[in-house]
Amino acid sequence: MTEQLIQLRNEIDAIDDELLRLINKRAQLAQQIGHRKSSAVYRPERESQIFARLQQANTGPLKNEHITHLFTEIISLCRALEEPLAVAYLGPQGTFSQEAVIKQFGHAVTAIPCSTIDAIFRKVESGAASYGVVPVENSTEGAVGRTMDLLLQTPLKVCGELQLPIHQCLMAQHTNLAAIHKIYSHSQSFAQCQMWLNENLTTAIRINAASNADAARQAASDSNAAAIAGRKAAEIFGLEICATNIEDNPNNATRFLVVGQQDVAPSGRDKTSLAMATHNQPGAVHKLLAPFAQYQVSMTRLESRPSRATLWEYVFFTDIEGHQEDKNVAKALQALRDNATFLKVFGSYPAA
Ligand SMILES: C=C(O[C@@H]1C=C(C(=O)O)C=C[C@H]1O)C(=O)O
Repeated sequence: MTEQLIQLRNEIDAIDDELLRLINKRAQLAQQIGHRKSSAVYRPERESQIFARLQQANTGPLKNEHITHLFTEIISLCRALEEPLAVAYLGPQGTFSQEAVIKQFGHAVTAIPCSTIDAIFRKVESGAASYGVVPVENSTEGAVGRTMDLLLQTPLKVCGELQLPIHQCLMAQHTNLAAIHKIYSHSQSFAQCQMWLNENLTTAIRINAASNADAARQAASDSNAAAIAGRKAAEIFGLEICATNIEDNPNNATRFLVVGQQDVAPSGRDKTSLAMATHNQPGAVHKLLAPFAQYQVSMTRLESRPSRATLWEYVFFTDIEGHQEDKNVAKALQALRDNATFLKVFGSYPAA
């Protein structure tokens, strides 16, 4: 080794010692904060402010996404010292939902796989999990209806959101596509990869699975089968990757919501999710939405779903910019309450 290399490595060792001391000092402070908290340990608004501040201060060479990654794990470990969190998600292990849990909470949580979206809500409602992570919309396939219907019924609040890029892979015991006669996947993933499948695997039959991970599990025991799933599922089930990024839209992404028991305080960059309904009359929807224009509240999403109570009546699911404690949002919501036949605010949370 050259003298220079030794010198540089010595400098890195000294920095690591310093980082170690500082990370433990940070963990001690988080523990002290934990002892002084009377309610929820997880504070999404504070975490969001920390990320925003660090990204602002970051001078590189590490990119902002790397800094966020690194600090997600540091915060995850600090939080776990205050109190270990259990987070329910749509399992089994190896699904995109599990990736969503790790992206939002880091690795230092107990992730609880559930077999349905209903089961996730139940786990959190009963207190068996502190939070749930549920898919709410996909950029190619649109809304996840079951999540929206359950939001109408649940006493839980929306505490956060995150977006996950969804890159689908074809995986099998081997990479010989000619030997693949069956493909297992979740219906959403089949829908996202139609063009690729029509060009590359025309004759293989497509079999619906309960989840992508379940598809990978089935492909792992059948040498004539492949699965469409995320890279993580191939790792878990020991499969070879035959093709990557086979989704029709390279910007394919899924948005997830975090649901829990708590009202989240304003972070300064928030969103609010709600559902509303009105009479089925000419101009009624226009009138319903008017308060948003009047109080300068931006809508980022508007989606209608059948009300399930009356035929051809609809509930409008809306995401708006701002926190329900912000003055303009509070005024718009009050005006809405006066007009709507139904209004439910699911929660305010830091914008992803
Ligand atoms: C330390 C706290 O508790 C948790 C851990 C945080 C951290 O490690 O920075 C931030 C917010 C909370 O989710 C806090 O509330 O400040």
